[in-house]
Amino acid sequence: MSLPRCLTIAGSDSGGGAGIQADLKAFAALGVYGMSALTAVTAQNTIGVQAVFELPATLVAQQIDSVVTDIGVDAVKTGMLANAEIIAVVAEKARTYRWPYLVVDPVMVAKSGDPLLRPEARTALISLLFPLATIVTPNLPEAKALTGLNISSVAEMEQAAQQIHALGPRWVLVKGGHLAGDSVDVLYDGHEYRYFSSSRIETRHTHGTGCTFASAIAAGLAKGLSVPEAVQAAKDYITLALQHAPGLGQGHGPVHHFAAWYR
Ligand SMILES: Nc1ncnc2c1ncn2[C@@H]1O[C@H](COP(=O)(O)OP(=O)(O)O)[C@@H](O)[C@H]1O
Ligand SMILES: Cc1ncc(COP(=O)(O)O)c(N)n1
Repeated sequence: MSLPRCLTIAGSDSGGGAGIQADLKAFAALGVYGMSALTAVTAQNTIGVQAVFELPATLVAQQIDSVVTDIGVDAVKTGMLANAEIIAVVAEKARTYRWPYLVVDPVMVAKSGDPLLRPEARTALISLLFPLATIVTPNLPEAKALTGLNISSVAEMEQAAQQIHALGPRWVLVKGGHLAGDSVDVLYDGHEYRYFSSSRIETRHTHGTGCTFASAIAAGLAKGLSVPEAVQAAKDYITLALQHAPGLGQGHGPVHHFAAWYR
């Protein structure tokens, strides 16, 4: 059997819990071959982001070309894209190469509150990348930024999912990690809502949950799962990873990407 291939286009987190590092760990844990195109280097830990250096958009394009033309990809996941120029490059490559699956995690602000996308780049994300996406995975603050809605209930998550779906992606998953009570994620395809629920895990170690979750969805799609099946498999994976968070660092620590093996 050939090994499914996944590419992440995202920023580096020196702390190893989010960004490219989380994505590659999730890919490895879920049995797919991981590749990366870096958009930015952050000096970051569990407390916050101390520095950001954005890479030239031409270098992002070259990294994508290098891996796609040689190794090939079955699914692509995007995370921190930093600015509008990089978003334009990623959209152009998505159109050129016609990837089977494109998972867009619309990363805007880190858990620590530090910005990861220039505010003026939001319109580029929506207009250039959303229409090409298989699935877009906003958390509640991102869903609020995209729709202007205040979201604190599942009914409001449904409303946000509908509005974001109208921006062009085939599927929308509004994530409920920031909800009070159970952690419910709402998936919408323009016709039907599906719900993915888990009990809330009482932990402050949630650094990189969104990156890890979106990468797990891409891994499932690369393996041939349907979108709802890939979301359920990713939900099971992130729940176990959160339950076994190693408690590293003084702030929001990482999850345990390999909890199924070592805990
Ligand atoms: N404390 C928690 N308990 C259970 N599940 C959680 C918790 N925090 C996040 N999740 C789950 O982790 C995934 C990522 O969600 P979220 O934390 O909202 O993303 P982000 O990292 O982008 O803010 C979702 O499936 C969400 O439901
Ligand atoms: C390079 C990079 N990419 C993404 C995130 C978002 O992760 P989180 O929302 O858990 O801070 C991050 N902190 N750093």
